Amino acid sequence: MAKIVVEKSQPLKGTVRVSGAKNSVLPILAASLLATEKCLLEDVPPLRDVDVICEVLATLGADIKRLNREQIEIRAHKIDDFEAPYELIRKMRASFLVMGPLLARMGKARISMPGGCAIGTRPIDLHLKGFKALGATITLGHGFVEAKADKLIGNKIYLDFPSVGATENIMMAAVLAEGQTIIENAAEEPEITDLANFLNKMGAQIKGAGTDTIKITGVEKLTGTTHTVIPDRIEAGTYMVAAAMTGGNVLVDNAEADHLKPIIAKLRESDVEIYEEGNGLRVIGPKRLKPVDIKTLPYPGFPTDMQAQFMALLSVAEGTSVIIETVFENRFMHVSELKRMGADVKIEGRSAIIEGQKVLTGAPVKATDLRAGAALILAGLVSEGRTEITNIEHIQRGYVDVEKKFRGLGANVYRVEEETK
Ligand SMILES: CC(=O)N[C@H]1[C@@H](OP(=O)(O)OP(=O)(O)OC[C@H]2O[C@@H](n3ccc(=O)[nH]c3=O)[C@H](O)[C@@H]2O)O[C@H](CO)[C@@H](O)[C@@H]1O
Ligand SMILES: C=C(OP(=O)(O)O)C(=O)O
Repeated sequence: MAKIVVEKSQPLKGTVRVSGAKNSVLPILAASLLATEKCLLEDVPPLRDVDVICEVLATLGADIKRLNREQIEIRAHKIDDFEAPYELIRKMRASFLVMGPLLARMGKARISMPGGCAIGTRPIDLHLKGFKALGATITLGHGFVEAKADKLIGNKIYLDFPSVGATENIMMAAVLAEGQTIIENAAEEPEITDLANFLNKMGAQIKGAGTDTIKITGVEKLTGTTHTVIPDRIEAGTYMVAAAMTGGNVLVDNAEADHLKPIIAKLRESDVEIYEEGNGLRVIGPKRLKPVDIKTLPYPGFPTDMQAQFMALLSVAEGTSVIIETVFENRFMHVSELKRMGADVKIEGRSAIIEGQKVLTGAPVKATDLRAGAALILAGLVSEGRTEITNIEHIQRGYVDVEKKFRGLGANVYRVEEETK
């Protein structure tokens, strides 16, 4: 089992290039099932999650060709299956996003129910509510969700919560439905806009993506296209926090300032200097960070996917900060690991109270989920001694070449294979 070892690092310096967004490419790959012609995707992050969704597409009959490390060609002319098994869904929840496209293209889909995970139960009721509103019959049983519809018909769908996955899944089902679908209280994340842009290039008629009301006029069929995935705002945010925590001076290249507004605002409040430079952001950390209060919210609010990384940062700020997590009910798994490194964090319900420390100390710790793992690397950069992180498969789900990118900035971050006893 591999580990990531982090040693106290000098202030980070240099340039790091942000890869394509994991949370964009996954729905976009699912959407390529709707195309009757070849799709070419560029700036695809070479991540484990991408491999998993490609495996799902291949199981369904799509032909996947990797042209190089960051380009994938998908041919979904002939889809001959409509079932995604548990073995694949359990590897990655986002595989459930093939349900909308399958329902639209095949009139049926049978997908294993995604289970809960470390950050929460993560139900799929809003996805199913949307499919039902479009005329699908839903049956649950034996751990599977089955959806069937002779014909999908556009409808008005109000989401009780602006769920990212539900907005994407419903949008993908509605593009081939008869008539107009309106999604109200839709998620507004940049990844929704990226998916809508991809679908529109294929011939879909989607308006309003990026706002809380999305209007989709169904079309007969979608063709192929070429699309470049947007930069990963969470990967960008993670390196920005690393620069800030180490008092560094880093150019985070291929970062979209517009997508990073809440992160930029909170870093500036914490005394970090940030300037737009070329296609990226220059981040200059202060001698000591100021404490800030954070509440996670759907976009354009502060992203829950940056909560753990900011907790690492606030653990070394000068004073007391409060983080309120409103999106997931159980996303504080990193707290006990950060405490092992000397952080002072108290949890009260959905709030975490963080007393910033002058020094953290390296320790053996475990990545409980993707962003928790990133937070431990960040804490390790400013901790005395050595931090050894296990369960790094979580980190590899979402960060391309993480050790190499950190080392490129002068950080002491290594991947080591654990000796077998
Ligand atoms: C692959 C991907 O893009 N993952 C992102 C996506 O996950 P995902 O799409 O799963 O997140 P959602 O926006 O759907 O979930 C947000 C909240 O809504 C709840 N909910 C969701 C669906 C549903 O049918 N019923 C329901 O109650 C969830 O349990 C959660 O509490 O958005 C999250 C919120 O920004 C991010 O943390 C994830 O990184
Ligand atoms: C929670 C995340 O991803 P997923 O929805 O794929 O679990 C994440 O990217 O932080």
